[in-house]
Amino acid sequence: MDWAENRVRLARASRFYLVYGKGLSSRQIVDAVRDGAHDVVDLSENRERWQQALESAAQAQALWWQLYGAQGEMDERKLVGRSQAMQALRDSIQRIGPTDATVLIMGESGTGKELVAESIHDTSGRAPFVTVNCAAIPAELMESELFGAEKGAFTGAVRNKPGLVEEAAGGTLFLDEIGELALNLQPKLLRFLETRRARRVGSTKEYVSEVRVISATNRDLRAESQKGEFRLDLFYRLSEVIQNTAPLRSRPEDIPDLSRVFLVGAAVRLGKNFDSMEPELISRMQQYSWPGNVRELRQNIERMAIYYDGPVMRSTWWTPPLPPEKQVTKHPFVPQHREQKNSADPFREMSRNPFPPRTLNRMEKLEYARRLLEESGGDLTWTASQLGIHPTTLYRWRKDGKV
Ligand SMILES: Nc1ncnc2c1ncn2[C@@H]1O[C@H](COP(=O)(O)OP(=O)(O)OP(=O)(O)O)[C@@H](O)[C@H]1O
Repeated sequence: MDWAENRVRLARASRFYLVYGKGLSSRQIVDAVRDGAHDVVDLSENRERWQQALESAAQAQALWWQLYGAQGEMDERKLVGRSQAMQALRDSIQRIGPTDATVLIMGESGTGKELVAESIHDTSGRAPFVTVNCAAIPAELMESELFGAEKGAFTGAVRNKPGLVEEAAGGTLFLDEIGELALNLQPKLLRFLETRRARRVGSTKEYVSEVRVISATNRDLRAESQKGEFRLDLFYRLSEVIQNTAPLRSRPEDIPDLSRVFLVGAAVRLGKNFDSMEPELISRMQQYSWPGNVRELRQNIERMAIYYDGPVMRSTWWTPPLPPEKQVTKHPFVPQHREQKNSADPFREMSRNPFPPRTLNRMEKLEYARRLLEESGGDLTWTASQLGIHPTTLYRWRKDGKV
């Protein structure tokens, strides 16, 4: 392999290393950094380090190619999935991307709404892409964040501050969780959408900003608008095109591709050698309902990759959480889950015993603790008693993010 030629590709594939030497333009470096590379190695300075970086990047690339072919089509930040719903979604993105239509993306949490917004933007030829999370910005600051503020407009406005709609000029403004936008701000956003004009807080001068607006919600905004909980006229303005994202349970055929991408991503990030999953694991995952959708799938795979070692991800490492109605929240000394017979699931088997077998290694113990915590609705005392450890140990594990 000609390393010099493959440098940028390797760097991008690994997302870990940006390796550069002679012949790489600063533009390529900037692009690779933007794509996620976060270690810069200079060939001229340290040969050994350079070799190490190349080896890690090459391993990652080899793994990627082995699984997905040389095109590198599968990317954690691209929409993955071959179900009909995903194909229709991609087709729709290609159609609506290049138009100026406002798009409202509706779907359950974790179904990929933000990814869809980015894909629409990517096909639009616009720049930049500016995201505003309406749930994350306090209501009293939202107007100045969105539309800007003049110096002295309120305590704390110590200088003129452009609004996010100004920063997004020429590009796309993505309003995530739009259902959380305060009612008193809704007429202002509506006016902006109708005229593309706005005014900074504390200013009398209007400015114009040509932005394309995409928004997303996991609430039923149509129903809420009809009940007067969200302005109906704003709903119509935001939704020239409505794009729905399908829940994962309705497209289990996407699970193999999605899990492979997440597995490889996790392996590369953690520096582990995972390269496949037991077919039994995939088919069990396809039977689970995934209330947290693709995000939940990703988190489950990443968690297994953290706790266990490869190269094969095993079916026995994974137990779907019990549905909420079966979870025990109060004094769960005889929890329902112990009554269930499911011998395929070692953790459930174990949870019939008052204490887990001594043979559990540390990793398994942490996984077991996590599972018991889930099933008991977070009851630290009971879970600790099941594990035979002191509750403060469990509390510490939890604080350290181990369970
Ligand atoms: N089709 C997909 N292909 C690859 N990754 C996906 C896909 N759908 C979702 N994801 C991943 O799942 C996670 C959740 O996706 P995203 O944040 O876009 O969901 P969302 O619908 O916007 O969720 P929320 O409503 O909670 O904000 C992200 O890590 C995203 O990369």
